Amino acid sequence: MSNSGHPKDSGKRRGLMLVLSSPSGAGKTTLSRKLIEEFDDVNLSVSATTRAPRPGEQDGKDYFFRSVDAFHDMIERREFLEWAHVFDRYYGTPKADTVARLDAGEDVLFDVDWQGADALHDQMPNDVVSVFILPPSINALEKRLAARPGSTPEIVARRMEEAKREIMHWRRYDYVIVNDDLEVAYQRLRRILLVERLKRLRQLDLEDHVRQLLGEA
Ligand SMILES: Nc1ncnc2c1ncn2[C@@H]1O[C@H](COP(=O)(O)OP(=O)(O)OP(=O)(O)O)[C@@H](O)[C@H]1O
Ligand SMILES: Nc1nc2c(ncn2[C@@H]2O[C@H](COP(=O)(O)O)[C@@H](O)[C@H]2O)c(=O)[nH]1
Repeated sequence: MSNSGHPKDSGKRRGLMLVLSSPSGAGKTTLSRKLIEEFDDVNLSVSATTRAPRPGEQDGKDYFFRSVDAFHDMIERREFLEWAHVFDRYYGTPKADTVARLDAGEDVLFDVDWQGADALHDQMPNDVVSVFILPPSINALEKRLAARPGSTPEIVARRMEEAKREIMHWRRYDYVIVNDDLEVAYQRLRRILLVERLKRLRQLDLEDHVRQLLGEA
C-alpha cells in the first residue's frame, strides 16, 4: 500500500528527519522497513559502515559497505552529516540527498545510535523528530539478537554489553516506544510520523492560506 499521509494532497510540506535509536536488536530496522513499505514518501538514509554485510544484506540498500580507508576518505571529503565509532566499527550518515529530500517534502528515516541522534539534532534541530525504541525485557532483547541471521555468541555478548549504555540515553528523545507486539509498536510509530507532519512549521502553504482567509474575511 502506498500513502502520502498528507491531509490535503496539494499541500506543500517540508519533510522531516525521523531518527530511530535503540539498543541493538530492539527492532529499529524491522520498524523502519514497515514504514518504508507503507509510505512512498519516506526514504531510508543509507549509512556507510566498515562492518561486514550480514547474510542477505545488500551494498547500497542496507548499507554502503566500505573499507576503513575508504571510510576515512569520506570523512576527509566531508561527505557525512555525522559519523561515529560503534561496536569497534565506523558508521556514518551521508549528507547527499537528505537536504534535497526534505526540501522536496519527503521524509528521511535514520537508524543511528545515540551519538548519531545527538549530532543530527545539533545540525538540524527543527527537522529532527527522535524516537527511542525499548525492548520489552533484556531477555527478549538477547533472544532477538541471537535469532538474527549471521549472529554469533560473541556478537550477542558484545551487543548486550553495550545495551545498558545505549538505554541510558532514552531521556534525550522526543518519543519512546516499547517494541513488544510488533504491530502495536508500528502503529505508534506511524502515528508519530503523521502527527509530526502536521506541525505548523512543516506546513509550508499555511501562510498563503491564512493570508487568503484574512483577505476574504
Ligand atoms: N516486536 C518484535 N517481536 C519479536 N521479534 C522482533 C520484534 N521486532 C523485531 N524483532 C526481531 O528482532 C531481531 C532484531 O531486530 P532488528 O534487526 O530490527 O533490530 P535493530 O534495532 O535494527 O538492531 P541493530 O541496531 O543491531 O541494527 C530481528 O530478527 C527481528 O525480526
Ligand atoms: N551514529 C551512527 N550510528 C549508526 C549509523 N548506522 C547505523 N548505526 C548504528 O550502529 C549500530 C549497529 O548497527 P548494525 O546494523 O551493525 O547492527 C546500531 O545502533 C545502529 O543504529 C550511522 O550512520 N551513524
